[in-house]
Amino acid sequence: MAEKTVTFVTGNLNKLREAQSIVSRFSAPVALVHRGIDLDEIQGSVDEIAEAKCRQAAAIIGGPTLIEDTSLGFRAMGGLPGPYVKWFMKALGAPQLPRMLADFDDKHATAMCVMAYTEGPGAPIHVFKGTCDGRIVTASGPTTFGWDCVFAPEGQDGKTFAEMTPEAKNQISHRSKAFKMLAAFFANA
Ligand SMILES: O=c1[nH]c(=O)c2ncn([C@@H]3O[C@H](COP(=O)(O)OP(=O)(O)OP(=O)(O)O)[C@@H](O)[C@H]3O)c2[nH]1
Ligand SMILES: [Mg+2]
Repeated sequence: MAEKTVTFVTGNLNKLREAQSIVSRFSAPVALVHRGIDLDEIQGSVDEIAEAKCRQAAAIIGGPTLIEDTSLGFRAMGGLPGPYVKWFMKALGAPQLPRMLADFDDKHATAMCVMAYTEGPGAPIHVFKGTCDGRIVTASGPTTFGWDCVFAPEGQDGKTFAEMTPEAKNQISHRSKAFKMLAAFFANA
């Protein structure tokens, strides 16, 4: 199978690092090229947000284009902040996020990676969603990447993503699940 070159458009170098590590273990030969472009993030459903980012990115790239939008939804808050978590992070900082749930017993949260891929401008946009369930906990571990220090995925003895090795996070993460769907799509194309 010929190697496929896909441009991954993201302004987030932590996402890029994880994506490159996940893709390097793909059986389908895919090469990721990075472009750091600040894409518009509209207000809408997670699908609408990802599709709009992909459309805008593909118009600039002019070939196979991949983007992703990551959300973190709190069950006690009906799924909010969801795709808008970035703005809460900017305003509060990750270690303060647990205070949003201080009055709720339910600390359940779902991390979701919504990936959108197109062969180019005007071509169909394919959306793949990977989720990981967990709990919002007091910050623990490095604060290098987003809300990793306050998200403890299920089945990891209460460890936060930030306390896990990159390999262990990639085994179970929302991002790796979305990439697995993308790999299956390429394998069947
Ligand atoms: O702890 C984390 N573990 C993750 O696995 C993860 N993935 C994303 N994020 C953060 O959640 C917001 C998503 O917003 P987002 O999808 O719009 O990303 P972004 O604006 O940083 O980049 P991009 O839109 O250029 O790709 C941003 O604050 C990201 O830092 C994560 N935090
Ligand atoms: Mg963004």
